[in-house]
Amino acid sequence: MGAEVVVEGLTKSFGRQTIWRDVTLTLPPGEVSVMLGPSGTGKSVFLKSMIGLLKPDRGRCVINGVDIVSCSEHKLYEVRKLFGVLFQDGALFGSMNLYDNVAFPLREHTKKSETEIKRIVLEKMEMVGLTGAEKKLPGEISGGMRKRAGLARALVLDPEIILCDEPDSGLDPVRTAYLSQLLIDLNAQIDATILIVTHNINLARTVPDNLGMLFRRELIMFGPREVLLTSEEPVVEQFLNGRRLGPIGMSEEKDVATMAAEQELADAGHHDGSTEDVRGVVPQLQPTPGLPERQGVRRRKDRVMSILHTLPPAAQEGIIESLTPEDQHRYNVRPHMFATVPAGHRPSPSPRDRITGDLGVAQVPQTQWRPPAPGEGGGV
Ligand SMILES: Nc1ncnc2c1ncn2[C@@H]1O[C@H](COP(=O)(O)OP(=O)(O)OP(=O)(O)O)[C@@H](O)[C@H]1O
Repeated sequence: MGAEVVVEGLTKSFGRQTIWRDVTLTLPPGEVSVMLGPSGTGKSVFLKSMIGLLKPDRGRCVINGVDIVSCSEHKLYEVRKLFGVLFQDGALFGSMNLYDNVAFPLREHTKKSETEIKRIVLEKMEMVGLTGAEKKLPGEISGGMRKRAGLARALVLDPEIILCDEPDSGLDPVRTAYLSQLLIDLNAQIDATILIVTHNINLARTVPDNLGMLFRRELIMFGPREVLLTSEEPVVEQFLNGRRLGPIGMSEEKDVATMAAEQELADAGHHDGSTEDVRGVVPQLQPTPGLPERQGVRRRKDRVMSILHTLPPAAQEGIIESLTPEDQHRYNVRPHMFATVPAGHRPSPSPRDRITGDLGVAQVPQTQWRPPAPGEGGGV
């Protein structure tokens, strides 16, 4: 099983420019998480901070009991071996063929024999669908193949945590769909904890178990996918639907006057540039038939059901509806069950839960939802 990553109060600045502050989240072991955010919000800086390539100013990032922010260089070196990283451009050596690129970490960090290295390299290349391309140079293959090669290289040291920096960048939608499937298939096969940073809406909707979003120097949400997919938070809705209308502007933030002017144009019938308006929880990608079941999904069910009562009503509904009838029976829940429970009898999270984020992995901002007023339906 992959390692858990616990991030607490992480803050990073470059000089006087704060990139993000007080980021707190947990990547549950063996689950797939996606971090969204407009360009320049510090998603790549976040990934680099997690492997100790950048040093945060404050906070903790704990992996297997080691805080990589404050640990010694030696410990950091050890912890880094748990990670496999897929960089944006694959970060392959242009002068080496794919075989040697994939073999590189094994030759560099282990004392394995060439026979053993060959076995591992061919196995990983097969996992990413690159069998037969061993002799190709990175310059001779497509962007999608380069990503796959980068992924194969990230896998050779059997990582417990895989970080993917915009795996879709430069890929067409079809290749992105294949890569999304590959990430889910890999997770099913090796049960690693995966964090993907991306702006790709389709990938964000269909791949992860957990979704988060960075905006305005903060982690505005992080939690089970159903929380963001059903969120009415304007910035989340705008991003997930690729709209111009909303708080995100050309240079990340918009002033009130610009927002009002755009709203006026939209009200007058001017199209705002979005081609889709998808709401709610779309089905999650499943491993290709024949591959093992994802262990992370099984564990997540128990985890999410244990924090269900702390989540916003629409997310609860989405989670319950995505369960099989057997699971609904097992957890003693059914769709729309809370709408019929009298308000006074519904368990509700304490205010402390919402303020301090004691929500397991969910970091739902205080403004995101409120306990329903007496007589109001739909809440817990
Ligand atoms: N080493 C560095 N020194 C100074 N500033 C940096 C450094 N690395 C990143 N930054 C700044 O941090 C900010 C966030 O950059 P980052 O690349 O993490 O954004 P991002 O969300 O990944 O963007 P994109 O989606 O466009 O890749 C940017 O303003 C960038 O200029």
